[in-house]
Amino acid sequence: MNYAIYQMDIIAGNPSENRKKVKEWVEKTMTASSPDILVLPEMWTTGYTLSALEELAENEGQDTVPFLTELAERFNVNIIGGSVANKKNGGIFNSSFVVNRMGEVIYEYDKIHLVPMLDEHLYLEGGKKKASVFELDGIKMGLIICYDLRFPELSRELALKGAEVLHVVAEWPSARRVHWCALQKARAIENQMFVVSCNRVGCYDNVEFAGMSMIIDPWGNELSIGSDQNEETIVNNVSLELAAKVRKDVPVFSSRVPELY
Ligand SMILES: NC(=O)CCC(=O)C(=O)O
Repeated sequence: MNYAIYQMDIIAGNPSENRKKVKEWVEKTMTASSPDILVLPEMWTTGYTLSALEELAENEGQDTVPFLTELAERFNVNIIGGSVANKKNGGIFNSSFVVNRMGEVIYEYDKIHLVPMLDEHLYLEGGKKKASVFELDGIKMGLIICYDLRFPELSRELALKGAEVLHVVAEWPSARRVHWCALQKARAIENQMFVVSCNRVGCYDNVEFAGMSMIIDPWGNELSIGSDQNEETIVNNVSLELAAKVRKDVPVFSSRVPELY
């Protein structure tokens, strides 16, 4: 399973320019190589322009869904569509869409844990739906959004539901870079699954973002890591047999005693 991750610098408050950037990146990436899955960052259409989201957020994915499904079908590629500000049910949600090679939306997720350090809870609604796993090319996977990474129960639940790859789409600030790196590695090791993350770079409103998008294997090795500053594409192959081998060698899941904790 070949990945290409877009560690993107987002243009604040400008969905059409960001869509143009993503379209050009997909066209370039799919011409240069043939990845199976593309990954975008959190809130990639607007950035964290929270006070402008009443105006900038889209309605029920009406801009992002046709945009992503057209690209997925045209290039026969799966897309983990980062997340976007999305109006529905009378609120604004931080929503992610996953699209398969046929151009079908196969999973939607609304970020459950809103990040107080960026005031997200003052402007957005937290997701109310239970997170679940989805399948791309026959592989079970999960998806969380940025601050969700701090809640190990969520990733564990996805692992228990069969996920072998966990995607983390993010706008994680440089100020907490140490946590970004350590928590991803912890989630990979404790759940014995691949962690594939896409974080943005650049600055908005005096916040600098950490980049360092990663692919970590179920043993905790970093297979690829982006720089902490530059817009770039991170690529690597994820070979799923390793998750099964690590789960056999260190049988954490069969050693659990959940009734005692
Ligand atoms: N966009 C986010 O959720 C940022 C999370 C963060 O800054 C942190 O957990 O620290």
